[in-house]
Amino acid sequence: MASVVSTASRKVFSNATSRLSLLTSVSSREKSSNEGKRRRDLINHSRVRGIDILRNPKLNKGTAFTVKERQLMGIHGLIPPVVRTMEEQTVRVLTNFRKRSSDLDRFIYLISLQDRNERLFYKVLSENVEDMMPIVYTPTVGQACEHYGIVFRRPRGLFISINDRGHIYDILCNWPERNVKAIVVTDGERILGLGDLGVYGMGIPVGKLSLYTALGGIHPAKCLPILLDVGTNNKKLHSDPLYIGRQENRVTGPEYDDFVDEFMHAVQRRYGSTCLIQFEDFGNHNAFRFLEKYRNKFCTFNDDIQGTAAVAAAGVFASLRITKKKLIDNVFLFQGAGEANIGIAQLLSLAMQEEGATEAEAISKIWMVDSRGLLTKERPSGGISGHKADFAKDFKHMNNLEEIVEELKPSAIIGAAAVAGAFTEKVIKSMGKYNERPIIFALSNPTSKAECSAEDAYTLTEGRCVFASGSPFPSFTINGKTLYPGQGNNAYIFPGVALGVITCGVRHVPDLLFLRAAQRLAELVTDEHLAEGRVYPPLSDIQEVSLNIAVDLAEYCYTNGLASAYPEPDDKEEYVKSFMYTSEYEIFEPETWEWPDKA
Ligand SMILES: O=C([O-])CC(=O)C(=O)O
Ligand SMILES: [Mg+2]
Repeated sequence: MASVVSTASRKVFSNATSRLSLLTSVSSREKSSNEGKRRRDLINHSRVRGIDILRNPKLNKGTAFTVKERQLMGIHGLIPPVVRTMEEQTVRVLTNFRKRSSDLDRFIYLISLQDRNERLFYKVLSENVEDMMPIVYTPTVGQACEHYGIVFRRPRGLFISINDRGHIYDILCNWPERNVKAIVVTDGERILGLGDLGVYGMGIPVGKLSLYTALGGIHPAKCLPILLDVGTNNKKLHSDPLYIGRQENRVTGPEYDDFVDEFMHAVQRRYGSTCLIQFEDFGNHNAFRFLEKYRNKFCTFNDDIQGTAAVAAAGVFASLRITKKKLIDNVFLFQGAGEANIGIAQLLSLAMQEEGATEAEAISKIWMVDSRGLLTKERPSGGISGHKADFAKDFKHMNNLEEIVEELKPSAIIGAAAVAGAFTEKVIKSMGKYNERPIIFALSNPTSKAECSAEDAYTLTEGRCVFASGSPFPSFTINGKTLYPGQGNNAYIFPGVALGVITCGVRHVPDLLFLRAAQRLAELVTDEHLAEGRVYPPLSDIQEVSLNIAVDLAEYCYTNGLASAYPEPDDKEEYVKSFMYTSEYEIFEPETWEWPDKA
């Protein structure tokens, strides 16, 4: 009996499918509507049947398949008889999530869910950002990368090795999705503040793109994580039996550059000139070089330089409403002169110039310290080249951060060099001594690399400092007042910027877009947030923040000739929203379908 039903239903389903295939020429208005998308999905998916549906995370709904769907798709009996709602499934997921004994286990559980049932994964992630972002993203993703050999279960994204030179385009063609709009790529050389993790760094592009979808509403099928394997200089990985990449030193020089160049052109050939390529966690030197080399030729940005810059600048802009100072009236001291801090310094300088300062005036307010001490013009220890040189001062050489703070009396100190504990008790106390409301940003990731904890910053300044960190810290109560440290993480910026850039068909991403995003983010911080010590909106609002940034950038891009998607939409918000992914399940019940016994 059962087999008769399933044969009959298969026949009905294939009839329904051929009728549905007539719908392929949907009108362009319909194309942008959700209904149009749903129909196209149905048409694409209808070729997959039976057990393959359950094995396909994009189609699988588990126990949420209705009885009709189960019969129609040939999966009746392959799942338990009960039919659950997505909300009921969510409760089960949350119970399982909370029951795990460690964050790494929670990471593995969530990734397995993503591998099984993509929509359910995005639903729980987007509804539980505060609990789950620290798991799929910093800090736990850092731990997952360190142990990726064990964590690794199923591949996700593309792995392109230096041995694949000459064939990168072919490898891109192996990726099953044709309409990729966003790539996050790393070569694993500087994963968070953890150093060279080689292929184990793949956790980062995967995690960042999960946030593209959960926070920016970009469809997962449009997102592609890529790892470029050129080897690793991490000797431990050379002898790690679980390592999943080339166990040789990194290829460098022209060979490496040609490889990255081939990759960029292959992406452009395969996915067009408006496919966004986000560079993530490259080594310092390469990050700046590639940004300069590609920023005007491709649709690309470097998140560690530009994304971090925007989020930190937003935190500074919001802080000024607490300190009641103008931007130009501050003295900024940067601990570290790598991707993040140079990016922040450049963006703050741009912001000061936008407010009327000359470049020289702006730069005179920005001091930097690297591993060899204060950046000064005649520094005996040398090592000042590239962008660092722009910030070097005519000043005596100093190399002790505590003494430098005493000497310069900065109003803001920003750390992003992964030197854990760099903001010592003395540093923090000096900041409190010279400022009524000192700004202290400990931005290094993950938490284990933070320059100081929120608790140290608050207690050592009697609760007066304005504090933000890159990875999350819990709230802290001092003098009867609960303060909420801001998480100055680029997750406030990159999903919204990407959504704006993709929907408008931007071809190049200028720094002014990041400045604009930073200003918008700062505007979204309310006086109530500031009163609680927050210089960013709460994480639970981050999807709203991303949409706001995207809509604002859409206005900016159309006004300033950066958009290529025409005609220009009148209502930018509606337009951006029409692209956004919804994690609600698709309904695989064509309207024409009837019960087999009635057919
Ligand atoms: O991933 C993060 O949390 C921020 C980031 O880009 C980094 O630290 O490299
Ligand atoms: Mg990064």
